[in-house]
Amino acid sequence: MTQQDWPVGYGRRVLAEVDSTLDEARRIANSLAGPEWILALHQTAARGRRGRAWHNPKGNFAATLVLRPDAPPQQAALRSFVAALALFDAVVAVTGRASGLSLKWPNDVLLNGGKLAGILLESVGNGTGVNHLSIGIGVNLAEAPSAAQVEEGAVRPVSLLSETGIAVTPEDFLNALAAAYARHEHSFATQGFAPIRRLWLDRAARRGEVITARTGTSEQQGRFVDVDNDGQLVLETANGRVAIPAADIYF
Ligand SMILES: O=C(O)CCCC[C@@H]1SC[C@@H]2NC(=O)N[C@@H]21
Repeated sequence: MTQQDWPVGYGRRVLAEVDSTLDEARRIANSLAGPEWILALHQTAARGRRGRAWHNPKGNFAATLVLRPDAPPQQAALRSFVAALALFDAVVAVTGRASGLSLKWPNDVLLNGGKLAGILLESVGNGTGVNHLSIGIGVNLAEAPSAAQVEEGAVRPVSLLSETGIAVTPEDFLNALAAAYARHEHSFATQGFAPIRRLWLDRAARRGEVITARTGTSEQQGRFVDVDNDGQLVLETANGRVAIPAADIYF
């Protein structure tokens, strides 16, 4: 395993237990002088995307990065791609291999086709801007939920330990992730979304294949051809190209 230096300018706090690191982020955001990682060894009320519960057994990684981006909400939200790339690199750093890893739009990390990690972005606004942005990240380092604990049709959950035999502590994973995040954040801040988008697309799962995008009310099927400059999923459908801002993807 590579030893990573903690990135300059980023704070860190480690909590033995909390309701959710996203809730803790909301509580402390206004008191922070700079970006801060909050790592919890146990969460009692972890949440996932679309209001789902997030399975969070001991030994898995659960953290939130709190930022104060000086940007409109749409621009700030592109950091979900920054975080997904950082997660990808952190897994490579702790395992020494990239084989079997891919990214699923909008921001899941897959290992051998199963869901290894998820990201949930929450922001608190101040009119037209973002007061703070919280990037909540969960990684099944030690244990994946059973198929019965996730919704029907969802990608099967996997853990790093079960897929690779490699045991990584949440603290070691945070070191790798924080270093990787800082690198990609620097690129995003200085060069914008274009390089992030290119790297993300190079790692995308099922590009060129027909996939299904479901929102609460509708479903679209089409060939996954691109992610556009706003981070939207672009599908080639029977009715032409459509750009989808938010959905759940089914393979
Ligand atoms: O549904 C998903 O894929 C996103 C899961 C995000 C889980 C993480 S764990 C740390 C942070 N705290 C939470 O309550 N949720 C996120």
